[in-house]
Amino acid sequence: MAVYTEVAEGDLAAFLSRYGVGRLLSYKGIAEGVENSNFLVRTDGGTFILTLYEKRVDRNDLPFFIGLLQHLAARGLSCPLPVEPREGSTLGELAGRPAALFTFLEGMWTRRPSAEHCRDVGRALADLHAKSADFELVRPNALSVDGWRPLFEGCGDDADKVSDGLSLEIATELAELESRWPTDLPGGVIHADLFPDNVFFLSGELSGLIDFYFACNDILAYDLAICLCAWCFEVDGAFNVTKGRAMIEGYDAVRPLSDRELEALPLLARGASLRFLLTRLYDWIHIPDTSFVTKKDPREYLRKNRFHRGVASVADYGFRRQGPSA
Ligand SMILES: Nc1ncnc2c1ncn2[C@@H]1O[C@H](COP(=O)(O)OP(=O)(O)OP(=O)(O)O)[C@@H](O)[C@H]1O
Ligand SMILES: N[C@@H](CCO)C(=O)O
Repeated sequence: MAVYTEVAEGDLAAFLSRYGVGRLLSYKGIAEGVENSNFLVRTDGGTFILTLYEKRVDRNDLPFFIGLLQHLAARGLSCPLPVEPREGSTLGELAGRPAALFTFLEGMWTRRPSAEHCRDVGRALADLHAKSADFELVRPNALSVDGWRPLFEGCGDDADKVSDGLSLEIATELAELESRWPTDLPGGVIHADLFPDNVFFLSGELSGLIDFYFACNDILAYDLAICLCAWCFEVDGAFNVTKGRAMIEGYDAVRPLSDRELEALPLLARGASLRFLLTRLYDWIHIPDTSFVTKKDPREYLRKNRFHRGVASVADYGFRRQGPSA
């Protein structure tokens, strides 16, 4: 479980006294997530999420993350809103870690996404892109094309221990993506990790987005490519074109995709699948088996990458533009 840091009741009560949220009633660590320590906190003023930022998160990035959530929430996007203390900075310190308190979002993530869930996610992603267009802070994506080779090199010779021939397969794909990666597509703030566990649904409706700790500036359509990888494959590894179509249509209905973005989508999806293959591979090799963090299988993203390599156009994702294109 991901509670790296224990918090003493007295320290939490003192921390909460900076906010107008009433008396501490109870708190418990949340098992899900791997990056930070999260606690569910109940006070007589309501229910909140307390996040303690652990070492994988760069402290210099925290103003970007907190500012982005404030910016999006102010524009009506359903995401955790940092609670403002009565005085001082939104970002406090607790148990020796930077810490912030957030509003609690109702809902649950879905383990069995349907095409309608995918359509809703496409719409919500485009809404996020539209609403963050005037956000002023900038955070380059350290896990975009320039970041993949250092990750790969960090895996050394161990890739082939995970799967025979993996090292050569990644090297070939990486070289091709580095030479063909687009530089002229519309950019902006992307979520960069909008997987099913970061989207909540309540009574069948999308109720909120969480976990903005990979958010950064990058190609907008790359975020859609990440979602196609994360939402539209079945457990047997097959791509579901009904889900793919629904997701792209959902996105396009809110923020129309240009022909260039649509043409680039298969290449962007190759990059997205390689990104998650590499981060999972890196963790697979470097995180000890004795750690309480559950490591995710890199081979799932190798299979997804192979699928995207065989895609000729967005029609293979089920999408056909109806009427005039953007
Ligand atoms: N604002 C919120 N409202 C309700 N639940 C939340 C909220 N924020 C976080 N959670 C809960 O805490 C869990 C972990 O949060 P989150 O995914 O942000 O952690 P993380 O350590 O950054 O995770 P990851 O490994 O996915 O990057 C979520 O799965 C969810 O159950
Ligand atoms: N969504 C990532 C984990 C980081 O949140 C993955 O599935 O590899």
